[in-house]
Amino acid sequence: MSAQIIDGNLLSQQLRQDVAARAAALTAKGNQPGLAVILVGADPASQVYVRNKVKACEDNGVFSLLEKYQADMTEAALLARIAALNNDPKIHGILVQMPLPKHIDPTKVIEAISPRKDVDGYSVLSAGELLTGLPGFRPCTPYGCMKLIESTGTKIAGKHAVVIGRSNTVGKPMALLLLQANATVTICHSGTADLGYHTRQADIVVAATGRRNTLTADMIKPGAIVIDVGINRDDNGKLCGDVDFAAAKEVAGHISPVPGGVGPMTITMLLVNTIEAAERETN
Ligand SMILES: Nc1nc(=O)c2c([nH]1)NC[C@@H]1CN(c3ccc(C(=O)N[C@@H](CCC(=O)O)C(=O)O)cc3)C=[N+]21
Repeated sequence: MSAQIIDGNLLSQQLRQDVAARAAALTAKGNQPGLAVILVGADPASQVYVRNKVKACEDNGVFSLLEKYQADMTEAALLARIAALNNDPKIHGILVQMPLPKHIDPTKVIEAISPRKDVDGYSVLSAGELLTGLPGFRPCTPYGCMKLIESTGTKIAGKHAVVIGRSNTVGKPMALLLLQANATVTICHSGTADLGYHTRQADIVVAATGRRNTLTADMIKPGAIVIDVGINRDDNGKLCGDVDFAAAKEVAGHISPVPGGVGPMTITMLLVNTIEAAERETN
């Protein structure tokens, strides 16, 4: 038996059609949605990601403003740019690419972004809205993972979901979204005594550790849904996730690949959040 591959590129393509239609409707009302993307420094991976984000905007009728700064940009200068973008009516979403250089405090930067423009969903307010079930921006990666899980047609309510990883950007919000969908949720992490014990009971596993081969075939319940958030390199320098994909796909029921799974969905949900931000500001 071989798992069904959850195609994040295909699902993205479908969801982006709706994004493009909503962007066109907003533009017709004189309020084209706009996203500002700020990159500080020249990390090669970050350069690829921001380019993909800007391209996705262009392809779907969303205005984008890419601002690149030298790694030695001061924190004060970055905060001043954010303040200006907060007051720019053409900009509905502001994304500051992480990680930032060490001399800049990411919390200060995130909290400087207007909550109405926090399309990454990284702010304390957005986190609180998710925790309490209030409407607000959901962090793009876990939001995209939910869409991938839903696309399998499997009912989430009552299922046992295991999230591996507890970061503020993926693991914790992922667990909250699954909980909101009425899954029974277990959060595993680097301090978990026996990871396989937990994952073998999971109907849904989301792997978000940033370590390749975190989840191997023997740790997966036959037929389970496996979502791979990892972005790693194998010994040949090839992009790979946290899951031993080749073996896991023989056990899982549905599995998302890397690349072509969560990555494109992260960008798609960024577009969705930007559209929502613009719709809120449109009469
Ligand atoms: N403020 C902020 N917001 C983010 O959303 C954010 C961030 N900082 N910092 C870094 C992570 C990472 N991230 C990715 C987005 C798309 C792909 C993506 O499109 N991946 C392609 C492959 C791209 C390639 O070839 O390298 C895929 O998986 O198919 C990957 C990673 C967003 N992040």
